[in-house]
Amino acid sequence: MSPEDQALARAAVAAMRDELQAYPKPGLVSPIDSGSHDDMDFGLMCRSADSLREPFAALAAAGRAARRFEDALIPIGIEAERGMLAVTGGVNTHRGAIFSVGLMVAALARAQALPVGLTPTAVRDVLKDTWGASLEAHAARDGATSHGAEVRRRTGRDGARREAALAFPSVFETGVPAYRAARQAGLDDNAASIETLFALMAAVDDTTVLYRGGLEAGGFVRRSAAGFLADGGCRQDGWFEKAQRLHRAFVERNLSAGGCADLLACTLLVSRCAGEP
Ligand SMILES: CC(C)(COP(=O)(O)OP(=O)(O)OC[C@H]1O[C@@H](n2cnc3c(N)ncnc32)[C@H](O[C@H]2O[C@H](COP(=O)(O)OP(=O)(O)OP(=O)(O)O)[C@@H](O)[C@H]2O)[C@@H]1O)[C@@H](O)C(=O)NCCC(=O)NCCS
Ligand SMILES: Nc1ncnc2[nH]cnc12
Repeated sequence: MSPEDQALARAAVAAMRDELQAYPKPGLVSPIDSGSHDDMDFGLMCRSADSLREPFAALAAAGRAARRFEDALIPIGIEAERGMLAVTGGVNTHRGAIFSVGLMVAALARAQALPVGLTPTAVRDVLKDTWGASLEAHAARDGATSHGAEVRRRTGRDGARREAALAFPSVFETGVPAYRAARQAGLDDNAASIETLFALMAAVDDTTVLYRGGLEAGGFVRRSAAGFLADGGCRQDGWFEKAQRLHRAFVERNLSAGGCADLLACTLLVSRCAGEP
């Protein structure tokens, strides 16, 4: 694995750690508390993120060489899941992130290897051109026993696999523009990350929410996030206390948008490694 692969892996873990550090995130784990999660805390999630450095470097190397999703990327992802579960004692801290952030690392590496400027659009084009057909087949595959597959059967809503097959509209059409606008408006990194998380929560069908609370919970999450943004997001007076109140409301309902947290990490990674001037 090249120094460039190692650097991308470090950037990916740093983005995941920055997502973890951000506060207040409704229902999610942070250094302050474990939100709606009684089986994980901040320390466990940091160890889980750190365990992904090697697999992410391997995904960068495979991506740089445009290796196939089925033969190369999936086996590295499955091995990464195994490593994560060993570190967490069987708790699913980052299954979604291994998939979403992992694909983003592979695409960033491939884009670095091409004679095009490294922009979010170039990274998205790599996802479509190099692995689009395989990701579509992965999304269409039935019979999985995952929570996401069960949500799809129960509600008809798609999750991580469809998001990837569409080359991550949430990251490229919602997250990256929201983060850029928040930074340009002068928000610091924490506030910009929280505002971006709310933008993702307002836009995404998160199967972790739908699994725990069904469509009613999904509607609650999207409405809460859209309302926060309509009131001015993290640019309104008292935004921090307002976000803390939402955090408590999510904990009361045992809700947490883990998929959106992963997509925030993807957004931070792409914005930092392929940010447009
Ligand atoms: C493609 C796979 C990720 C499988 O996907 P599928 O949807 O079939 O399976 P799930 O096991 O349900 O995992 C999906 C995880 O993706 C995150 N997510 C949810 N919605 C979306 C969305 N709309 N877009 C993107 N990502 C989304 C989410 O992950 C996060 O939440 C998890 C923690 O939630 P929590 O509620 O605590 O935990 P649970 O255990 O689910 O339930 P409880 O019992 O506690 O209530 C955590 O994983 C976060 O990261 C979903 O969980 C994939 O596994 C796959 O194909 N893998 C192959 C290997 C691989 O990765 N290959 C490619 C390498 S590039
Ligand atoms: N901060 C967080 N809390 C809970 N689940 C997550 N999955 C990814 N990041 C998370």
